[in-house]
Amino acid sequence: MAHPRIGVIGGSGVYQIEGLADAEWRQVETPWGWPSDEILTGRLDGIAMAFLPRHGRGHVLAPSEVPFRANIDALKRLGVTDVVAVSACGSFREDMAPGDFVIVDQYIDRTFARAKSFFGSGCVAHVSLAHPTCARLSDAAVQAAEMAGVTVHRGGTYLAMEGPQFSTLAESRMYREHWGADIIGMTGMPEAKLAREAELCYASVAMVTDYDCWHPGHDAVDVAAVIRTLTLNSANARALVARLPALFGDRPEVCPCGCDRALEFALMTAPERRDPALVAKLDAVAGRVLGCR
Ligand SMILES: CSC[C@H]1O[C@H](OP(=O)(O)O)[C@H](O)[C@@H]1O
Ligand SMILES: Nc1ncnc2[nH]cnc12
Repeated sequence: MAHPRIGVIGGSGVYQIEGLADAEWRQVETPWGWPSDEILTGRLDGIAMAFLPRHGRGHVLAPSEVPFRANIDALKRLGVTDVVAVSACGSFREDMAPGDFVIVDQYIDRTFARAKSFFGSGCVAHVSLAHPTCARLSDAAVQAAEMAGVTVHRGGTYLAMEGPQFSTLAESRMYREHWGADIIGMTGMPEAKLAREAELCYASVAMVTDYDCWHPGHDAVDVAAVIRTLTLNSANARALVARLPALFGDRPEVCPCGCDRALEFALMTAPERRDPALVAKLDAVAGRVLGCR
């Protein structure tokens, strides 16, 4: 089968995609361990795609347990260049209502118990995260959402919290009133950071399920409320994904945003001081600049 170019990461409520021709669940081992689950590959409208459920089928992994590095490495290893990540989220804005989709363009990272980089001792690198998502891919996601008949907001700041508990009222108010966050979830980081390090184009489709706990007219979020909205949202998410292949027919050779060259000037460690073991682990993620592929 052709290498899948489009990779979809499914979040809460999105554990598979439908209508794939030649669908096959494949085990992909990586130097960073196993991904969250097997990866579903197949063709949608003739375009090769890969799908990975972030929490595993049946939602077995908590946000802090998601093997983010293995997930990104595995998608890259399969040949994916464009990652569309789907997530449930709470909203800090009246006008970003449950059922709406937000195409994220900024993050505030409050996570603290996760591996956040492929690089480190023996191979240090610093990529830019000024614009953490791919504008080209995000435009396509907006278009796909509009075609699917979903109310979609282009741009939004996603606060990534560690979880698994939801926020306190004081936190929710602080994020909303003082930090300028628009939405909140538990998985957007370090996923977006790692996609950038792996030179993947990354777009985040956040599906609003609740108003967290700040809204005087709504009950504080609980899983029952999230699931109620997700039941509707996940059908919309699948409708959005179904539109992606048609929009991706003509991916330019080079990403105009530069996502596919993020490591060009990022490596700091002198070639003779690099740790061969780490360099070997980076074969899929950074082989282009490390000369191991
Ligand atoms: C089920 S509510 C909390 C849970 O849902 C979101 O998951 P994902 O981002 O993978 O869709 C949120 O981040 C939490 O992990
Ligand atoms: N309010 C919320 N906080 C964190 N993660 C969420 N996922 C869905 N709703 C959420």
